[in-house]
Amino acid sequence: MDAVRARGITKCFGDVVALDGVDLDLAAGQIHGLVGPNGAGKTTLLGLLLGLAVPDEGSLEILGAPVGRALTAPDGVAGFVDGPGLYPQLTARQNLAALAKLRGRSASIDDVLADVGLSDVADDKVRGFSLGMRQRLGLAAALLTEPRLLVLDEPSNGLDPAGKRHVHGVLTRLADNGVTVIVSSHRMDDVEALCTEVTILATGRVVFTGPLDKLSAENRELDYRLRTSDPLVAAETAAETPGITVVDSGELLVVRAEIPALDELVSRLVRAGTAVRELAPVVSPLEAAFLALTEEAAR
Ligand SMILES: Nc1ncnc2c1ncn2[C@@H]1O[C@H](COP(=O)(O)OP(=O)(O)OP(=O)(O)O)[C@@H](O)[C@H]1O
Repeated sequence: MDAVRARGITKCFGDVVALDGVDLDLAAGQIHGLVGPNGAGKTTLLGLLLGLAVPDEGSLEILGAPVGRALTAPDGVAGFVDGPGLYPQLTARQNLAALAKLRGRSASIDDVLADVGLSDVADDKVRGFSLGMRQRLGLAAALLTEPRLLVLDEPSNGLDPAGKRHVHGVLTRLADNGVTVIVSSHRMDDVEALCTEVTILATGRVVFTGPLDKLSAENRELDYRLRTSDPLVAAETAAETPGITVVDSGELLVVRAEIPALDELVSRLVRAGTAVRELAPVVSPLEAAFLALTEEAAR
């Protein structure tokens, strides 16, 4: 059973079409990234999954149950959009205790605080928490209900690199135990590190949905940065290699190519006795695909 099955979802706010015929399938135990430019409809879509709003058109099934017209959180779903809702005057532990009382069913408060790395500040008031600590507490609040679908709007916001790694570890463990996770993010490197599948939204429409490696395969020509022992020879060799376009021939050579042409260029450089000291995509495959697809949609 899919955790989410959405077909033809449309949601308008007055004249603004926030979602326009969106289809989405989330398999159980998957960590799915939701990306798109500002205003693409990510928060609106996540809000529908959390039961904060209902679609104007289309059908939505969550954890096997059709979503009706009532504004209620579907059973088994937890998370947040636009930052977690917390009581600043209460401590982290008191916030979670208040939520547990409201919701009835609950995991251990100490366990979820430990999961997100907040045990040491459990009895501190949330008023004094940094953005990253609030995000972690928001995740703890979601974990309290032991959800089968976790919906998180930019959960890495404000997290330092260690915090991000910690949260990624928590989400990966949940997914390994069959929990489905959907996260929105503006950070392509986070999505690449965490997710196996991604949906790209642009102006309310899905412009790509599927595995990350399929996305890279569909957008094969990328810009690569090449640092060598001899920039002049490198630029000349690149210009002579079939399938290579020289984008910039300064100290650092930038070429546009698919992988086979790039391999040929590296072999030719080695044969010419030129050492390759650095070779890397200028932007990641996901970021390149994101830019290409969203620019196309905007046009
Ligand atoms: N409550 C609302 N009232 C009116 N318009 C809204 C409302 N919520 C969203 N919109 C509009 O719907 C569109 C999609 O907004 P949404 O917040 O879902 O985008 P987003 O992809 O999450 O953007 P961001 O990356 O900036 O957070 C935007 O044009 C936004 O202005």
